[in-house]
Amino acid sequence: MIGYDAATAASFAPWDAADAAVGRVVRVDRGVASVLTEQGPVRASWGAPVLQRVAHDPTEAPCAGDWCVVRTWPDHRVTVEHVLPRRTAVVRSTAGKAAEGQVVCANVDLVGVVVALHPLPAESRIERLLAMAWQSGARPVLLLTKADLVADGDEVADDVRRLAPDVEVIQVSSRTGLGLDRVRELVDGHATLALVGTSGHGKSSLTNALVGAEVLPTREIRDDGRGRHTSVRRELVLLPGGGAVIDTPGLRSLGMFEAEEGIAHTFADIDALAARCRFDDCAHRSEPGCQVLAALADGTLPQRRWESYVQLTKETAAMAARRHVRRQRKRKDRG
Ligand SMILES: Nc1nc2c(ncn2[C@@H]2O[C@H](COP(=O)(O)OP(=O)(O)OP(=O)(O)O)[C@@H](O)[C@H]2O)c(=O)[nH]1
Ligand SMILES: [Zn+2]
Repeated sequence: MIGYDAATAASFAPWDAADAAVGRVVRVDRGVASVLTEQGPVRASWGAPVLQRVAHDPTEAPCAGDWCVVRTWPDHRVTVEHVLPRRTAVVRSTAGKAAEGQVVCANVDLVGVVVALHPLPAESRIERLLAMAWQSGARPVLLLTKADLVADGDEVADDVRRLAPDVEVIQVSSRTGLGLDRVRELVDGHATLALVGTSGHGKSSLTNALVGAEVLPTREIRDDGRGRHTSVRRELVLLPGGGAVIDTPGLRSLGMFEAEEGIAHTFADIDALAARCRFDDCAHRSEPGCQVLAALADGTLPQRRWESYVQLTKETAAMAARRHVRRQRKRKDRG
Protein backbone atom coordinates (compact mmCIF):
# COMPACT_ATOMS: atom_id res chain seq x y z
CA MET A 1 0.00 0.00 0.00
CA ILE A 2 1.25 3.46 -0.92
CA GLY A 3 3.17 5.07 1.90
CA TYR A 4 2.97 2.09 4.24
CA ASP A 5 6.29 2.24 6.02
CA ALA A 6 8.05 0.77 9.02
CA ALA A 7 6.75 3.48 11.36
CA THR A 8 3.14 2.86 10.32
CA ALA A 9 3.61 -0.90 10.64
CA ALA A 10 5.05 -0.40 14.13
CA SER A 11 2.11 1.75 15.25
CA PHE A 12 -0.32 -0.86 13.91
CA ALA A 13 1.41 -3.78 15.63
CA PRO A 14 -0.29 -3.36 19.06
CA TRP A 15 -3.72 -3.43 17.39
CA ASP A 16 -3.04 -6.39 15.13
CA ALA A 17 -5.70 -9.07 15.63
CA ALA A 18 -7.75 -11.60 13.67
CA ASP A 19 -10.63 -9.14 13.21
CA ALA A 20 -8.40 -6.09 12.64
CA ALA A 21 -6.68 -4.74 9.56
CA VAL A 22 -4.67 -1.66 8.72
CA GLY A 23 -5.83 0.54 5.87
CA ARG A 24 -5.55 3.98 4.33
CA VAL A 25 -8.50 6.33 4.20
CA VAL A 26 -9.37 7.25 0.63
CA ARG A 27 -12.24 9.57 1.43
CA VAL A 28 -14.77 10.42 4.12
CA ASP A 29 -18.48 11.24 3.80
CA ARG A 30 -20.48 12.15 6.88
CA GLY A 31 -18.90 9.73 9.27
CA VAL A 32 -18.27 6.93 6.82
CA ALA A 33 -14.78 6.32 5.49
CA SER A 34 -13.72 4.49 2.37
CA VAL A 35 -10.61 2.62 3.41
CA LEU A 36 -8.13 0.79 1.22
CA THR A 37 -6.85 -2.34 2.93
CA GLU A 38 -4.63 -5.16 1.75
CA GLN A 39 -7.82 -7.18 1.16
CA GLY A 40 -9.39 -4.43 -0.91
CA PRO A 41 -11.59 -1.38 -0.27
CA VAL A 42 -14.06 -1.29 2.64
CA ARG A 43 -16.61 1.21 3.94
CA ALA A 44 -16.28 1.83 7.64
CA SER A 45 -18.18 3.94 10.16
CA TRP A 46 -16.59 5.40 13.31
CA GLY A 47 -16.04 2.91 16.10
CA ALA A 48 -16.57 3.83 19.77
CA PRO A 49 -12.92 4.80 20.47
CA VAL A 50 -12.89 7.17 17.49
CA LEU A 51 -16.25 8.72 18.46
CA GLN A 52 -14.95 9.32 21.94
CA ARG A 53 -11.77 11.02 20.80
CA VAL A 54 -13.53 13.14 18.19
CA ALA A 55 -15.92 14.44 20.88
CA HIS A 56 -12.90 15.97 22.63
CA ASP A 57 -10.92 16.98 19.57
CA PRO A 58 -12.47 17.15 16.09
CA THR A 59 -9.03 16.96 14.46
CA GLU A 60 -8.93 13.31 15.49
CA ALA A 61 -11.65 12.40 12.98
CA PRO A 62 -10.34 10.19 10.18
CA CYS A 63 -9.50 12.04 6.97
CA ALA A 64 -8.10 11.25 3.53
CA GLY A 65 -4.57 9.86 3.81
CA ASP A 66 -4.95 8.60 7.38
CA TRP A 67 -3.72 5.17 8.32
CA CYS A 68 -6.24 3.49 10.53
CA VAL A 69 -7.19 0.26 12.20
CA VAL A 70 -10.44 -1.17 10.88
CA ARG A 71 -12.33 -3.89 12.67
CA THR A 72 -14.79 -6.34 11.15
CA TRP A 73 -17.59 -7.34 13.52
CA PRO A 74 -19.41 -10.71 13.55
CA ASP A 75 -22.38 -9.07 11.78
CA HIS A 76 -19.97 -7.90 9.01
CA ARG A 77 -20.10 -4.26 10.04
CA VAL A 78 -16.75 -2.55 9.63
CA THR A 79 -15.60 0.28 11.92
CA VAL A 80 -12.59 2.55 12.16
CA GLU A 81 -11.31 1.83 15.66
CA HIS A 82 -8.14 3.93 15.73
CA VAL A 83 -6.41 6.54 13.66
CA LEU A 84 -2.66 5.86 13.69
CA PRO A 85 -0.35 8.79 14.52
CA ARG A 86 -0.05 11.21 11.62
CA ARG A 87 3.33 11.96 10.11
CA THR A 88 2.08 15.17 8.50
CA ALA A 89 -1.28 16.93 8.37
CA VAL A 90 -2.75 19.86 6.47
CA VAL A 91 -5.02 21.65 8.94
CA ARG A 92 -7.22 24.67 8.52
CA SER A 93 -9.65 26.30 10.89
CA THR A 94 -13.32 25.83 10.28
CA ALA A 95 -15.39 28.80 9.20
CA GLY A 96 -17.04 30.88 11.89
CA LYS A 97 -16.10 31.69 15.43
CA ALA A 98 -15.63 28.16 16.67
CA ALA A 99 -11.89 28.12 15.93
CA GLU A 100 -11.78 24.37 15.61
CA GLY A 101 -9.14 22.69 13.53
CA GLN A 102 -10.14 20.64 10.52
CA VAL A 103 -7.69 18.19 9.06
CA VAL A 104 -7.83 18.39 5.29
CA CYS A 105 -5.52 15.43 4.64
CA ALA A 106 -2.82 13.47 6.42
CA ASN A 107 0.42 11.58 5.88
CA VAL A 108 1.34 13.33 2.67
CA ASP A 109 4.94 13.88 1.60
CA LEU A 110 4.31 16.83 -0.68
CA VAL A 111 1.71 19.56 -0.54
CA GLY A 112 0.99 21.01 -3.96
CA VAL A 113 -0.38 24.50 -3.55
CA VAL A 114 -2.58 24.81 -6.62
CA VAL A 115 -2.87 28.32 -8.03
CA ALA A 116 -4.21 29.12 -11.48
CA LEU A 117 -2.07 31.38 -13.64
CA HIS A 118 -5.26 32.80 -15.03
CA PRO A 119 -6.81 34.57 -13.28
CA LEU A 120 -3.95 34.78 -10.79
CA PRO A 121 -5.20 35.27 -7.22
CA ALA A 122 -3.92 37.95 -4.84
CA GLU A 123 -0.39 37.36 -3.61
CA SER A 124 -1.53 37.31 0.01
CA ARG A 125 -3.76 34.37 -0.82
CA ILE A 126 -0.80 32.44 -2.19
CA GLU A 127 1.19 33.25 0.95
CA ARG A 128 -1.68 32.04 3.12
CA LEU A 129 -1.82 28.71 1.28
CA LEU A 130 1.95 28.36 1.53
CA ALA A 131 1.89 28.93 5.29
CA MET A 132 -0.70 26.19 5.63
CA ALA A 133 1.37 23.89 3.41
CA TRP A 134 4.60 24.48 5.35
CA GLN A 135 2.81 23.98 8.64
CA SER A 136 1.75 20.48 7.56
CA GLY A 137 5.28 19.17 8.01
CA ALA A 138 5.36 18.00 4.39
CA ARG A 139 7.31 19.68 1.59
CA PRO A 140 5.37 22.36 -0.29
CA VAL A 141 5.53 22.83 -4.05
CA LEU A 142 3.72 25.56 -5.92
CA LEU A 143 1.79 24.35 -8.94
CA LEU A 144 0.79 27.14 -11.29
CA THR A 145 -2.05 25.62 -13.28
CA LYS A 146 -3.73 26.50 -16.58
CA ALA A 147 -0.38 27.54 -18.08
CA ASP A 148 -1.94 27.07 -21.54
CA LEU A 149 -4.11 30.13 -20.90
CA VAL A 150 -1.30 32.66 -20.54
CA ALA A 151 1.54 33.88 -22.73
CA ASP A 152 3.69 35.30 -19.93
CA GLY A 153 3.79 32.24 -17.67
CA ASP A 154 7.55 32.47 -17.14
CA GLU A 155 7.37 36.05 -15.90
CA VAL A 156 4.48 35.33 -13.56
CA ALA A 157 6.29 32.26 -12.26
CA ASP A 158 9.33 34.42 -11.47
CA ASP A 159 7.14 36.90 -9.57
CA VAL A 160 5.55 34.06 -7.63
CA ARG A 161 9.00 32.64 -6.79
CA ARG A 162 9.71 35.84 -4.88
CA LEU A 163 6.75 35.04 -2.62
CA ALA A 164 7.96 31.53 -1.97
CA PRO A 165 11.57 31.24 -0.88
CA ASP A 166 12.71 27.58 -0.82
CA VAL A 167 9.66 26.35 -2.73
CA GLU A 168 9.82 24.82 -6.20
CA VAL A 169 7.44 26.61 -8.56
CA ILE A 170 6.19 24.54 -11.49
CA GLN A 171 3.97 25.64 -14.34
CA VAL A 172 1.51 22.93 -15.33
CA SER A 173 -1.31 22.46 -17.77
CA SER A 174 -3.85 19.68 -17.68
CA ARG A 175 -4.66 20.54 -21.29
CA THR A 176 -1.19 20.37 -22.84
CA GLY A 177 0.51 18.17 -20.27
CA LEU A 178 3.13 20.83 -19.51
CA GLY A 179 4.96 20.19 -16.23
CA LEU A 180 3.31 16.85 -15.50
CA ASP A 181 6.57 14.94 -15.88
CA ARG A 182 8.23 17.11 -13.24
CA VAL A 183 5.34 16.51 -10.83
CA ARG A 184 5.55 12.75 -11.45
CA GLU A 185 9.29 12.95 -10.86
CA LEU A 186 8.66 14.53 -7.45
CA VAL A 187 6.20 11.79 -6.51
CA ASP A 188 8.92 9.38 -7.59
CA GLY A 189 6.79 6.25 -7.60
CA HIS A 190 6.08 6.21 -3.86
CA ALA A 191 5.23 9.60 -2.37
CA THR A 192 1.78 10.99 -1.60
CA LEU A 193 1.08 14.41 -3.06
CA ALA A 194 -1.81 16.48 -1.71
CA LEU A 195 -3.37 19.19 -3.84
CA VAL A 196 -4.74 22.13 -1.88
CA GLY A 197 -6.19 25.37 -3.11
CA THR A 198 -9.26 27.36 -3.88
CA SER A 199 -12.12 25.81 -5.78
CA GLY A 200 -11.84 26.06 -9.55
CA HIS A 201 -8.07 26.34 -9.80
CA GLY A 202 -7.76 22.95 -11.46
CA LYS A 203 -6.97 20.40 -8.73
CA SER A 204 -9.27 17.68 -10.05
CA SER A 205 -8.20 18.29 -13.65
CA LEU A 206 -4.57 17.99 -12.59
CA THR A 207 -5.28 14.77 -10.70
CA ASN A 208 -6.95 13.31 -13.79
CA ALA A 209 -4.06 14.42 -15.97
CA LEU A 210 -1.54 12.81 -13.62
CA VAL A 211 -3.52 9.58 -13.53
CA GLY A 212 -4.11 9.70 -17.27
CA ALA A 213 -7.82 8.99 -16.87
CA GLU A 214 -10.97 10.77 -15.73
CA VAL A 215 -11.04 9.44 -12.20
CA LEU A 216 -12.41 12.65 -10.71
CA PRO A 217 -15.31 14.76 -11.90
CA THR A 218 -14.21 18.28 -12.84
CA ARG A 219 -16.40 21.33 -13.06
CA GLU A 220 -17.82 20.49 -16.52
CA ILE A 221 -18.88 17.03 -15.39
CA ARG A 222 -20.31 18.26 -12.11
CA ASP A 223 -22.28 20.98 -13.85
CA ASP A 224 -23.86 18.78 -16.49
CA GLY A 225 -27.15 18.65 -14.62
CA ARG A 226 -26.46 15.64 -12.46
CA GLY A 227 -25.45 17.94 -9.65
CA ARG A 228 -22.19 18.40 -7.86
CA HIS A 229 -22.27 15.25 -5.79
CA THR A 230 -21.07 12.39 -7.85
CA SER A 231 -20.77 9.12 -6.01
CA VAL A 232 -17.60 8.11 -7.86
CA ARG A 233 -15.63 10.98 -6.38
CA ARG A 234 -12.59 9.80 -4.50
CA GLU A 235 -10.00 11.91 -2.82
CA LEU A 236 -6.94 9.68 -2.67
CA VAL A 237 -6.13 8.17 -6.03
CA LEU A 238 -3.25 5.90 -6.93
CA LEU A 239 -0.96 6.92 -9.77
CA PRO A 240 -0.11 4.39 -12.47
CA GLY A 241 3.63 4.89 -11.88
CA GLY A 242 3.27 4.44 -8.11
CA GLY A 243 2.53 7.04 -5.46
CA ALA A 244 -0.76 8.74 -4.80
CA VAL A 245 -2.52 12.08 -5.16
CA ILE A 246 -5.01 13.43 -2.66
CA ASP A 247 -7.37 15.94 -4.25
CA THR A 248 -8.78 17.96 -1.36
CA PRO A 249 -12.11 19.76 -1.63
CA GLY A 250 -11.67 23.38 -2.70
CA LEU A 251 -11.02 25.55 0.32
CA ARG A 252 -13.43 28.45 0.39
CA SER A 253 -12.50 30.05 3.66
CA LEU A 254 -8.82 29.81 4.43
CA GLY A 255 -8.66 30.52 8.12
CA MET A 256 -5.35 29.82 9.75
CA PHE A 257 -5.17 27.27 12.52
CA GLU A 258 -1.81 26.66 14.15
CA ALA A 259 0.58 28.23 11.69
CA GLU A 260 3.52 29.74 13.51
CA GLU A 261 6.13 27.51 11.90
CA GLY A 262 4.38 27.67 8.56
CA ILE A 263 4.46 31.46 8.65
CA ALA A 264 8.13 31.43 9.64
CA HIS A 265 8.97 29.23 6.63
CA THR A 266 6.81 31.19 4.22
CA PHE A 267 8.33 34.49 5.32
CA ALA A 268 11.87 33.24 5.90
CA ASP A 269 13.14 36.52 4.41
CA ILE A 270 11.32 38.54 7.10
CA ASP A 271 12.52 36.22 9.86
CA ALA A 272 16.09 36.70 8.67
CA LEU A 273 15.66 40.49 8.74
CA ALA A 274 14.10 40.45 12.21
CA ALA A 275 16.99 38.36 13.51
CA ARG A 276 19.34 41.22 12.61
CA CYS A 277 17.35 44.00 14.35
CA ARG A 278 19.34 45.78 17.07
CA PHE A 279 16.88 44.80 19.82
CA ASP A 280 15.88 41.19 20.35
CA ASP A 281 12.33 42.23 21.19
CA CYS A 282 12.06 44.68 18.28
CA ALA A 283 8.42 45.27 17.35
CA HIS A 284 9.50 46.70 13.97
CA ARG A 285 7.52 49.88 14.56
CA SER A 286 9.93 52.71 15.31
CA GLU A 287 12.95 51.11 16.97
CA PRO A 288 16.40 52.30 15.94
CA GLY A 289 18.45 49.67 14.10
CA CYS A 290 15.34 47.84 12.90
CA GLN A 291 16.21 45.86 9.78
CA VAL A 292 12.59 45.29 8.84
CA LEU A 293 11.90 49.03 8.73
CA ALA A 294 15.13 49.54 6.78
CA ALA A 295 14.10 46.93 4.21
CA LEU A 296 10.66 48.50 3.93
CA ALA A 297 12.24 51.93 3.44
CA ASP A 298 14.61 50.83 0.68
CA GLY A 299 11.98 48.66 -0.97
CA THR A 300 13.75 45.28 -0.59
CA LEU A 301 10.76 44.17 1.50
CA PRO A 302 7.52 45.15 -0.23
CA GLN A 303 5.01 46.85 2.06
CA ARG A 304 2.34 44.44 0.80
CA ARG A 305 4.32 41.37 1.85
CA TRP A 306 4.97 42.83 5.29
CA GLU A 307 1.26 43.52 5.78
CA SER A 308 0.41 39.99 4.70
CA TYR A 309 2.87 38.65 7.30
CA VAL A 310 1.42 40.87 10.04
CA GLN A 311 -2.13 39.85 9.15
CA LEU A 312 -1.40 36.10 9.23
CA THR A 313 0.54 36.41 12.47
CA LYS A 314 -2.31 38.32 14.12
CA GLU A 315 -4.89 35.88 12.92
CA THR A 316 -2.95 32.89 14.21
CA ALA A 317 -2.43 34.52 17.60
CA ALA A 318 -6.14 35.37 17.89
CA MET A 319 -7.03 31.80 17.01
CA ALA A 320 -4.64 30.42 19.63
CA ALA A 321 -6.13 32.75 22.27
CA ARG A 322 -9.67 31.61 21.50
CA ARG A 323 -8.61 28.00 21.64
CA HIS A 324 -7.00 28.59 25.00
CA VAL A 325 -10.17 30.15 26.42
CA ARG A 326 -12.28 27.28 25.14
CA ARG A 327 -9.99 24.65 26.66
CA GLN A 328 -10.17 26.35 30.03
CA ARG A 329 -13.94 26.52 29.82
CA LYS A 330 -14.12 22.82 28.98
CA ARG A 331 -11.89 22.00 31.90
CA LYS A 332 -14.17 24.00 34.23
CA ASP A 333 -17.27 22.21 32.85
CA ARG A 334 -15.71 18.88 33.66
CA GLY A 335 -15.07 20.16 37.16
N1 LIG B 1 -7.36 25.88 -19.96
C1 LIG B 1 -7.26 25.10 -18.89
N2 LIG B 1 -8.35 24.94 -18.09
C2 LIG B 1 -8.22 24.14 -17.02
C3 LIG B 1 -7.00 23.48 -16.70
N3 LIG B 1 -7.20 22.79 -15.55
C4 LIG B 1 -8.47 22.99 -15.19
N4 LIG B 1 -9.10 23.79 -16.06
C5 LIG B 1 -10.51 24.24 -16.01
O1 LIG B 1 -10.75 24.92 -14.78
C6 LIG B 1 -12.03 24.59 -14.24
C7 LIG B 1 -11.93 24.06 -12.83
O2 LIG B 1 -11.19 22.86 -12.85
P1 LIG B 1 -11.33 21.74 -11.70
O3 LIG B 1 -10.26 20.74 -11.98
O4 LIG B 1 -12.71 21.27 -11.59
O5 LIG B 1 -10.95 22.64 -10.42
P2 LIG B 1 -10.82 22.17 -8.87
O6 LIG B 1 -9.69 22.94 -8.30
O7 LIG B 1 -10.74 20.71 -8.77
O8 LIG B 1 -12.17 22.70 -8.25
P3 LIG B 1 -12.94 22.11 -6.94
O9 LIG B 1 -13.14 20.65 -7.15
O10 LIG B 1 -14.22 22.90 -6.92
O11 LIG B 1 -12.06 22.41 -5.77
C8 LIG B 1 -12.63 23.60 -15.23
O12 LIG B 1 -13.47 24.32 -16.10
C9 LIG B 1 -11.43 23.04 -15.97
O13 LIG B 1 -11.72 22.60 -17.26
C10 LIG B 1 -5.87 23.68 -17.56
O14 LIG B 1 -4.77 23.19 -17.36
N5 LIG B 1 -6.07 24.49 -18.64
ZN1 LIG C 1 12.94 45.41 13.96
